[in-house]
Amino acid sequence: MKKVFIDGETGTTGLQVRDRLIKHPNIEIISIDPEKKRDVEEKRRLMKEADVTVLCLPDDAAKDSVALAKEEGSRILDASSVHRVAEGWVYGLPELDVTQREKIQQAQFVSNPGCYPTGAILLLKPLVEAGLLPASGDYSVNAVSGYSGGGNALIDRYESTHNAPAFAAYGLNFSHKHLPEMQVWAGLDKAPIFVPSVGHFRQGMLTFLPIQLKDGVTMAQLHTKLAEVYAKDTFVTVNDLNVVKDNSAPFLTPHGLENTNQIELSVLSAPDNQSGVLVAKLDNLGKGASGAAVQNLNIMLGFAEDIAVNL
Ligand SMILES: NC(=O)C1=CN([C@@H]2O[C@H](COP(=O)(O)OP(=O)(O)OC[C@H]3O[C@@H](n4cnc5c(N)ncnc54)[C@H](OP(=O)(O)O)[C@@H]3O)[C@@H](O)[C@H]2O)C=CC1
Ligand SMILES: CC(=O)N[C@@H](CCC(=O)OP(=O)(O)O)C(=O)O
Repeated sequence: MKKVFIDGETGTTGLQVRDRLIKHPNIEIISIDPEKKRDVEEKRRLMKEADVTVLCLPDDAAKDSVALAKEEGSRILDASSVHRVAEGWVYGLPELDVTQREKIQQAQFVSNPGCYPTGAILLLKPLVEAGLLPASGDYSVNAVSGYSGGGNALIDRYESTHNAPAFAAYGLNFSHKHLPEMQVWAGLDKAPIFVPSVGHFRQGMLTFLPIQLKDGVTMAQLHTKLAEVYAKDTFVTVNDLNVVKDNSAPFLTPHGLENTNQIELSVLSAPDNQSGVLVAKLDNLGKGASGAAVQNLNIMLGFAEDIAVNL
């Protein structure tokens, strides 16, 4: 049995990691007394005992816990956004390329990806790497998330008050904390224009990348490349070209993957085959957070990566 300490076990991400790990046959959760959840010495004791500590904390609290882990030589999987492009950290997106799983397995410090970047990077990275899309391109990412993406504070706003809009765009100062990881891990020369939004539903996410092609490249070629790259990935599905796979088709909704660690990629082409949109659908709390965290834990601890990743 391996031991995992979830620092921030009662938060939105922490609870979902815990609910998954409860079903894990090879992992025992070691929990902190809720009265002592901010007690540094108690955290230190549990970090020492744990094989891996998962941080499901606000960014500042995550920095403090990492300082502690450095003193103790503990292994960390950080779900916060602090270390996603930081030196000495491995980016916890196993499907990033063929070397990533081994890096995750060997790392002391792994950073879980952000929910929006997971979709944008899986769409962009292989196409840029293959030269089908230019690294220097002007990209836009438009996305909608369930309100659980904003943690307990936004959940309270949507579930305890009437002061919550059905739909709201945000990040309109164009400095959202996910921009650096999108740029770095997708291999872009500059960050995309990113317009996230939140809707009146708890879980689910769509990430859209409008595309205008040049130099004779076609949307069909983009589709073929994505299908080839992710053919063997358990958690990534590439839908058939121009197919809107959704229970509400021809509407494309953020729904259908809730509580799973799956992500679906779609290539939707205009009739000219030169323009269209790339889309990623996922559960912001699944492959966008807690499912991904359990997948990474499995890799870090040498287990099959699909154990207990779904709720
Ligand atoms: N929600 C999402 O979709 C995603 C979230 N994340 C990341 O996961 C992290 C957690 O987010 P989320 O779960 O949404 O946030 P929540 O606000 O839902 O949960 C945060 C939890 O951390 C606890 N906490 C705060 N400070 C400390 C501390 N110093 N020591 C121990 N516990 C503490 C809070 O307790 P209390 O309530 O008492 O303050 C709360 O239980 C964030 O960094 C976020 O960026 C990543 C991907 C997706
Ligand atoms: C709807 C909503 O507020 N979403 C969050 C992102 C959630 C996520 O991916 O978490 P990280 O904080 O770990 O990056 C936001 O835009 O800040």
